[in-house]
Amino acid sequence: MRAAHTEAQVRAAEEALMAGLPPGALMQRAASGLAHAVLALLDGAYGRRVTLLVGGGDNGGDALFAGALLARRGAAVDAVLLTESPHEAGLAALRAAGGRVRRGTAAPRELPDLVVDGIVGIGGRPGLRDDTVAALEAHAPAGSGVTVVAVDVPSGVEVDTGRTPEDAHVRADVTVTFGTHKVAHLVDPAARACGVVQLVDIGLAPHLPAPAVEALQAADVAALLPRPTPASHKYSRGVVGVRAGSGRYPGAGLLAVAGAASGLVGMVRYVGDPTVLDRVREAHPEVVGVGRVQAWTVGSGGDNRAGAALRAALADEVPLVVDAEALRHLDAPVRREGGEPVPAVLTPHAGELAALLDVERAEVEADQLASARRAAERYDAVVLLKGSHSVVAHPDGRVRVNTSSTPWLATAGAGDVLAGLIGALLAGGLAPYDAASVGAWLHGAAATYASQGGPVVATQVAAAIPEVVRDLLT
Ligand SMILES: NC(=O)C1=CN([C@@H]2O[C@H](COP(=O)(O)OP(=O)(O)OC[C@H]3O[C@@H](n4cnc5c(N)ncnc54)[C@H](OP(=O)(O)O)[C@@H]3O)[C@@H](O)[C@H]2O)[C@@H](O)CC1
Ligand SMILES: [K+]
Repeated sequence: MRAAHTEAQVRAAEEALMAGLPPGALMQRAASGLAHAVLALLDGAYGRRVTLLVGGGDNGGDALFAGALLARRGAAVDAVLLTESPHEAGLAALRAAGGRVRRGTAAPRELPDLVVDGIVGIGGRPGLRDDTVAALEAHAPAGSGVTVVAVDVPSGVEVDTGRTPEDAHVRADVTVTFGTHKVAHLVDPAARACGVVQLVDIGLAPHLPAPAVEALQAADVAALLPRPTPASHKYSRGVVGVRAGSGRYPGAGLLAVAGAASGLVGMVRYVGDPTVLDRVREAHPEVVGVGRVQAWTVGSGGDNRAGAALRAALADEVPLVVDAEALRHLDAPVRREGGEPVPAVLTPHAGELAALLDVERAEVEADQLASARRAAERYDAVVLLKGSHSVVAHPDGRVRVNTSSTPWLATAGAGDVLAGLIGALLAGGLAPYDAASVGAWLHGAAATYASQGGPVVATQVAAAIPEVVRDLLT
């Protein structure tokens, strides 16, 4: 499991760890990890040019000590001070190692190979001052190809929320972080500014509490996956029902079935428009009609029948996935007739979540973590906000973020496949929170597998799911 913590959690753990260490030891660990990451990126130090952008806190200290190490290895290191009070010991170390120090935002005669963003870390306020923006633009102009390495977090992003409320922030190629991931490394839009995130172990783990946000890794997904035993039969493995698609959107029904019929449960039933049923049977001869199910997927491409489909699924005493048009017919909290709670997964994209919360889409996109959490609480259901890093929020406040995806997955019908897949995982016995996060992981991994770095369509994503599951289990 990849764990991400808040600033306060990191500071408390750091204090506990520091109590048994000499002063400055943690910064040395951080700086050494940072310097080695830079060495790997530059494939050595000798003759390479590195510029440090240095703010007034310990983030700048990390950059200065790493710069000293790089200078001792033969790199030409320049520190640009963006503060009146830089980390003194770090500055002395850099100077002693032969690094140069200057102030101001003037452009250098020659661009460096790599810029280290040591402007602010977890102690930073969102946004960047104008002089800082000017210094960034002078040393790593957009499109220049200068590699930008952020120390701990890209300066200017909001560390605990993943928001980027002020547009001014660093856009890094690589972020080197310490002790644990921070929320901003997982949650968009900040996560998009991090580039590749590398974690340096500084010994913090024993002191960290339960994470604020986590991300399943392949081993976690493999451990959670429902799998048959020699005693299994098709009914004991679970039966998922799909009420999706319509005369207007038959493809959505087919794709939801394709996601459900990826072999993770014993049987798939389709209930809906007779013309869609014919096409479902042609494409998936193993799919059957009306009968008992252990979970429903409802709504994808459901058009004006989605409300009726949702009511029918809610009347059955099984968990359900509510997707697309069916989301419009939900009341908060999600309940059966008679007021009984229902285990449910809602799978909105940003626009649909905005409608569920009665806010603007832009507000959801800017604050994905809080929006998903708010909806999960209000609807008393697991909410999966679809995006490049989908957010899965539990009504009790827990959050998982999915990191297995590829940008190529932003394609028509992919959401229908996901809804069917999560329904299958619910029918296979997973709790809604696990079904949603395992489903998102498999879906992203299947897209990545099918894409191989190129275009992919939703049918290929569904077709790749068994292959991804096989890889996980063998
Ligand atoms: N905790 C750990 O386990 C470890 C922590 N370590 C490292 O310490 C970092 C945290 O250091 P930190 O606490 O000194 O805060 P930091 O992020 O440098 O920022 C504060 C400074 O920035 C300034 N400032 C604020 N906002 C600003 C803005 N928008 N634009 C410009 N300036 C702004 C603010 O000054 P102010 O403006 O408030 O006067 C103050 O000077 C952490 O991220 C990691 O890198 C590792 O060494 C070892 C393990
Ligand atoms: K930084």
